[in-house]
Amino acid sequence: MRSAIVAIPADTREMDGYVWHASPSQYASAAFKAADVIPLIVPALGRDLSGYTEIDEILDRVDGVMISGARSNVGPELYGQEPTPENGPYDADRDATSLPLIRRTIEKGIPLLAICRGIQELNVALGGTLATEIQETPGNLDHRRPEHDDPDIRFGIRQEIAVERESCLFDILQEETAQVNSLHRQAIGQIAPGLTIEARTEDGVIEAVSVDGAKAFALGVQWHPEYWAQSDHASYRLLKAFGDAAREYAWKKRG
Ligand SMILES: N[C@@H](CCC(=O)NCCCC(=O)O)C(=O)O
Repeated sequence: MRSAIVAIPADTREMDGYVWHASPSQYASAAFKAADVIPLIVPALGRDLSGYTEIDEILDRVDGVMISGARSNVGPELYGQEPTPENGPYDADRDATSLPLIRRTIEKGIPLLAICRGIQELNVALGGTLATEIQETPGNLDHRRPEHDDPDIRFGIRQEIAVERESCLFDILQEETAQVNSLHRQAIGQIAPGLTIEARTEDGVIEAVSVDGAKAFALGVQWHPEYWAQSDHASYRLLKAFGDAAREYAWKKRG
């Protein structure tokens, strides 16, 4: 029996004339099959929730939080910049849910794994900024997703990251380099106070961060370990470490 429950905040999507609270299956699937926890999708009702009261009621029922990737960008007004049509699409309902949820998850010492848009949300939630269209910066790699119908190609592993020797990520992977996938056009710009850089690609783009002094597992990664969690060793180790932290939290919570 799986002993831990992990919250995954949903995106909002318009489909078939309805607004849906939805999350790509790969996150729930990796949580269930690799982290070995029960995933629970949290609707993006942030703008209707009454601040931390209802966020706490959600967090009291879970043992971990996984922040997923998404094609939408974090609203630039949340880090002091202007929204533009070129910078979108945005998902204000997801931002209004996931940013307070991230802050409260860290305060309460609940394990946190933030993936792709998730690491960007983590940085903005703690006061950092995002750089956009990073492929246009001279000398940068193209971090955007390969345009292909086959998701195995879009999520193909194609970049190397250098992992800091003294880091949570190194403790998990036991390697100074790892091969990862890449599907983003933004990245951490100014790093938030309270985050430490744990890995970068060769062009200097921040690929992993940890939360300083975190009471539990609290990592953000710019790539997608969930996609290959059942076949790629490094991806599996990361999901497994997150699952272990959620189980430990669950055991302590239940005494
Ligand atoms: N706004 C971010 C989004 C990064 C992210 O989460 N990408 C996953 C999307 C997967 C896909 O494209 O299918 C950015 O672009 O930097």
